[in-house]
Amino acid sequence: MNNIVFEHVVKAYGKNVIVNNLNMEIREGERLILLGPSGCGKSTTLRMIAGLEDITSGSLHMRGQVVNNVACGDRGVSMVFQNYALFPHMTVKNNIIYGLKAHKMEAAEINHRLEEVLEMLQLKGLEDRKPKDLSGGQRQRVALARAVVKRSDYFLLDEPLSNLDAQLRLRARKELVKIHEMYRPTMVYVTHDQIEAMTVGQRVAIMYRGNMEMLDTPSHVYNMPASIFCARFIGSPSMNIISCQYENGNLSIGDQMIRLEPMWRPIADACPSGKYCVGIRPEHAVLSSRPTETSICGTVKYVEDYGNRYGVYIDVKGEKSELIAICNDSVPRPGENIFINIDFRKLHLFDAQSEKSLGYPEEIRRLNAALDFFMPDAQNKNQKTGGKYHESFGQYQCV
Ligand SMILES: Nc1ncnc2c1ncn2[C@@H]1O[C@H](COP(=O)(O)OP(=O)(O)OP(=O)(O)O)[C@@H](O)[C@H]1O
Repeated sequence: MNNIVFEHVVKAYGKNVIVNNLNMEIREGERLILLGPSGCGKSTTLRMIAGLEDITSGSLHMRGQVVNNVACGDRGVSMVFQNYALFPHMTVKNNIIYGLKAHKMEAAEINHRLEEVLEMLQLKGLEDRKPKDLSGGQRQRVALARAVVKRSDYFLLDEPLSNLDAQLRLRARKELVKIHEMYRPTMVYVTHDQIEAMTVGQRVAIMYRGNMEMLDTPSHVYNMPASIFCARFIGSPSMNIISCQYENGNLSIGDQMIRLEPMWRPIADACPSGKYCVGIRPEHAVLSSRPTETSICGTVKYVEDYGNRYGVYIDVKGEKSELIAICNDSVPRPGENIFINIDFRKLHLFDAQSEKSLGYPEEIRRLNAALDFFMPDAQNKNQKTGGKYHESFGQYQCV
């Protein structure tokens, strides 16, 4: 089974701990994304899988075997680097088949695979060029071709699209998904770009300061973030986090009080009364000129025009931090008093100290499980999309 299991894996340089007690399983044939801010330890984690970094403690398993001391060349991995790492003196063709020749593969098989990959990645006609005579997008495709042609069990990619412009990135991520669907290697992909993570990944592992914060599907990461860090890292503009007080079914925000909906009571009542944080995504903060039983009021500070929608910044009454709401029409004016209606199906509650989620009501979990059925996964090949390209942006699905 071509899975990867991290068991209490630590990576440190001297006293500097880069990856801290990592435990996770990457399933056979899935596309798993390592996502997180710069310096959080993503590349180090990928390089440990590739065998390019020693493991300080813990064990790494591949195909059910501990591979801590197995050399890179014996792990059956192909890797694509951010800078492509092509041999500058070799032609495109020789760059691609270099690894196959090194493994003394028969010439007929080499040619067959070369033709297939040139066709697949639209590199026909460029075989005899050197890397310096290629565009950035073409170089990136050669780097992919060189990895794909090996048909390894494991396909590791470290920010492979970061040198491409926005248009090329969009095309390239579709190509990547198609390539993966063809051979179904176990794919681990490092990026700090949340859109790339959500659209390419079947599951996303969010890392922060060497720790694994969350590992789940894009829709779960977006709809049920495990911590304030995950909540704010995914989504743009970032989720509003407002401090609140909880007692006896009542949530106080600033000097306003709302009644927590019954579905949330088992979650909130399991925690002691006291300080918590409420999370509301800007796109879920519905503005109205009339109050409801579950709205809080504030004053519009200023409005940002995004072209297709507006960001409305609001001072919440009695609360220091401001809140941002997304509006498509009926944009309020600065100075206007406004009500923010809280939709309890879109609410998030976090512990103020640990900043971890308090969890989600059963009803919300069920709603999100239904979304997951829509997602293709390693076991359930594109079942709802008939094999056509399918992207998840976390909050919505694009087919
Ligand atoms: N050889 C090394 N010696 C000491 N520290 C290192 C070494 N290699 C990496 N680090 C440190 O480990 C931390 C994690 O690096 P890593 O490359 O894994 O981060 P990353 O999440 O991939 O970031 P980025 O997105 O910027 O590439 C960084 O603080 C980096 O400076």
